[in-house]
Amino acid sequence: MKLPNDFVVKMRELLQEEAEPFLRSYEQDKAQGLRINRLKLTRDEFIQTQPFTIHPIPWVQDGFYYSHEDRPGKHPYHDAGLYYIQEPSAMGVGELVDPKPGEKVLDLCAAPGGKTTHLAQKMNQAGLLVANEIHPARAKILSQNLERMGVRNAVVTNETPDRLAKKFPSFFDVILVDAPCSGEGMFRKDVDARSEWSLEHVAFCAARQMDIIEEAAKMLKPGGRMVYSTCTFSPEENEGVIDAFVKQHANFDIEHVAAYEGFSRGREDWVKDASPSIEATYRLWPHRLQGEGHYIAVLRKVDGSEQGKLDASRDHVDKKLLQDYMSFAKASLTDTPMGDFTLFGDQLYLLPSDMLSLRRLKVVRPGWHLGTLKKNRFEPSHALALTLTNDQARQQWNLDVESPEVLAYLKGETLHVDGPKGWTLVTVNGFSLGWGKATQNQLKNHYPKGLRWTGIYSNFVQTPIGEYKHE
Ligand SMILES: C[S@@+](CC[C@H](N)C(=O)[O-])C[C@H]1O[C@@H](n2cnc3c(N)ncnc32)[C@H](O)[C@@H]1O
Repeated sequence: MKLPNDFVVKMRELLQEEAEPFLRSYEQDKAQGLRINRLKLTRDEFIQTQPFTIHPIPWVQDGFYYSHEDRPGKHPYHDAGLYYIQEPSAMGVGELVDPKPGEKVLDLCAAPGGKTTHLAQKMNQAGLLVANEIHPARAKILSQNLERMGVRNAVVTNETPDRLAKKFPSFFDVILVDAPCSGEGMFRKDVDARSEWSLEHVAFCAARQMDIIEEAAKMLKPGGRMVYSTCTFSPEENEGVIDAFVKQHANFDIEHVAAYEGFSRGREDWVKDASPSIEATYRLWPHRLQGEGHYIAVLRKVDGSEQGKLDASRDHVDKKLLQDYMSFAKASLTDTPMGDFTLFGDQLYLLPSDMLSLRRLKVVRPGWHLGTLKKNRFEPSHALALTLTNDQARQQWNLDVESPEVLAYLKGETLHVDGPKGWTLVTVNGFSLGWGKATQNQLKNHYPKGLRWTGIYSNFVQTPIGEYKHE
């Protein structure tokens, strides 16, 4: 692999005799990982259900490597949100953030959502998860990924860190800053990261990271925890940022947290006059473990001002408007999701607990999307389907993962059914995939158009282990 020359020179200088094994790692295949979605199934259930060749990632309880022959992204269980495909080292971040159910959590640079979905499953639908992404198109993908994973308690915003900071002063218990970086740790995966790299770009990234972490800090409660991570090796973007930040903020400490023994320590000697506690941060090296490069620092705000007055006002949704939703829920669900409703146009959502007013924020998803209020009827959303277990829908149509009907459903085709009329949760081996609406032996397909499997998948056949392969 052709690496930028200045990068090689710099890494040789930093790593000295370790530079050769480090640089050789770029010639090896990248490790590929997936993380089980505990919101949908247990680890044991996953191991029994899944068709891939997997083995555990040592630093993540729910993480597995999969083989290069496997295509877990092109399997119906992926569409059912049973797992998230995520780079193995990146999973180390969620493990150290480790939010608890009930906490108020912010993921400030969140798209496409690898870490957000990891945090969500640790929170187990309880508490508030705000996932923010500055780029609109990426924020949409983040929202889709949260929906696929069946997350109910997340709000997705599309804001700059400084605008968010004005809205949420000293508000969050936990904040993740997975900062945009020069991506040196992703050179094996990402050709763009290699072509965009330069020493100037590293300096630009470091300055932007300082700005972002500065705004993030304003949103953390006294006593709260902030995790800073990158997927790059440059000391300027890692130890350099953290050292400068704690020197400027006496009310922040670097936390000593336990981690997997294969994680390496932050390098105090790579930053001029660095605080010795920099050694409590972590580096993940591709030549020392099976994963890409990462840096992770855990900080604690030991002191600071309590939050001022926050705007927690809610828009009231007229009960009359909810009638069609209530009728739908009574007819089609075993329990009616209730709570703080909010309407965005004709889209009905349930707000997570503790959420502040969303006024003047760019919001992609204000909470759990229930569906659309149409004229005299309610149409349930795909997001609702993916949060349901099969016993939460009154009517289900289960498809065997090895049956041709699964592919037909994912391609948007009408299915033949012999159940009663009405909204029907389509499941694959018991896991929800989406909605269909049954009328006279036909199930009208409500799998979202933008997610449908197209063209090339018609050439895919299933192997005996249930994986889809090209013919
Ligand atoms: C490393 S990626 C996040 C990856 C994500 N956390 C995950 O695990 O899937 C960094 C993100 O920061 C966003 N970003 C870029 N510039 C930003 C800025 N000035 N402030 C906040 N976020 C920014 C990028 O669009 C990108 O999505």
